[in-house]
Amino acid sequence: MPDARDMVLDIQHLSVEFPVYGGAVRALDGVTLTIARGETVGVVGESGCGKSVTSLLAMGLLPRQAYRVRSGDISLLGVDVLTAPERELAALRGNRAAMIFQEPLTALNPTRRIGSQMIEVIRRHRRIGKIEARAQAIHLLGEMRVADAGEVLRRYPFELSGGMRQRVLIALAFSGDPAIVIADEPTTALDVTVQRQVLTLLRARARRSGTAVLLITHDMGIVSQYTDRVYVMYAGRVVESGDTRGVLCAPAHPYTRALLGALPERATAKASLNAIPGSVPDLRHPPAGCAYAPRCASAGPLCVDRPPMFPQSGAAERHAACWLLAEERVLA
Ligand SMILES: Nc1ncnc2c1ncn2[C@@H]1O[C@H](COP(=O)(O)OP(=O)(O)OP(=O)(O)O)[C@@H](O)[C@H]1O
Repeated sequence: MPDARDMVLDIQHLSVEFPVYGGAVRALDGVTLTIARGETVGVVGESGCGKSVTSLLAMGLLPRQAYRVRSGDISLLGVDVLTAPERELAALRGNRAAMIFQEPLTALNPTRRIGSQMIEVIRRHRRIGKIEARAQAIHLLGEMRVADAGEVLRRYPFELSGGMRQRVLIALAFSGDPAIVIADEPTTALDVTVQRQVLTLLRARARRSGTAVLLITHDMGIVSQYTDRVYVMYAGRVVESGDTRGVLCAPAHPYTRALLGALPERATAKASLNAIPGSVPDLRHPPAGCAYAPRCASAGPLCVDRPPMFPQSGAAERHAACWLLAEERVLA
């Protein structure tokens, strides 16, 4: 476990719900997630498991009137995100904490050239003139291996390819010298080759500056290639966490195993992708016991109770919320 002093993001026991007509959606249920300086940490799970809500809450980007916190804390670079004034959060965002979204077209202003948008953001971080800021923009694009940076600055967002737009956004995310970048499905809209290029550039850039990255994805292939540690989420809960290699080579939770079985290279011609039988629970009526039990081939009588995160024997940093682990410990 990383040293507490090195922690850039520290989420503890976070339970959050959205009030909806006739009840509430329990989007997060006891989520604990930490990232230390310089780490790249993945959050993986199917659609609706709470990945985006976690990342948006971590950045203080959800309007406070939209949700209720039932329990827990979020500390981002030492700032208590759930109670800090919006002014303080806004100062943190874009400087020491930056976010990269899935669709760069919505993050960029379509009516303004890339250059003027980059210069504006750079000048928000540093008191420099336009000419110096333009040179800085070219430098940042160079770090993203954009060869003809001067030309890119003259273009409008729609004139660039999706991969190039995402490189621009990553360059911008790093312009404030952040300690942490949260990337929410940053390459989902791109084809596989471009995905790899962009993620490789992101990782290299983060490593050079010792920036921590929280990489949100539904893709285990991306987790395996680009993260040091991983949190597997299911129905608003963390069900497994640990070093990526350990989790992927010897997954402890049946849900993690099912997600890995859905990887393209492991799927047989007959088995379709994402073929985990059953569907995710309705979070307006969250299950009392293990949320995965209704879809789990290994479910037994114990699973009517909610499993805590059990440490895995022989792997201090690995945990999984499955009663099978408790049984293994008793039998061992
Ligand atoms: N404003 C909201 N009001 C009500 N429910 C919400 C709201 N925002 C999110 N939710 C619910 O919270 C749960 C978690 O959503 P979230 O967007 O974090 O999932 P996700 O894992 O990021 O999925 P995806 O991969 O599809 O983006 C879902 O059940 C979603 O319907």
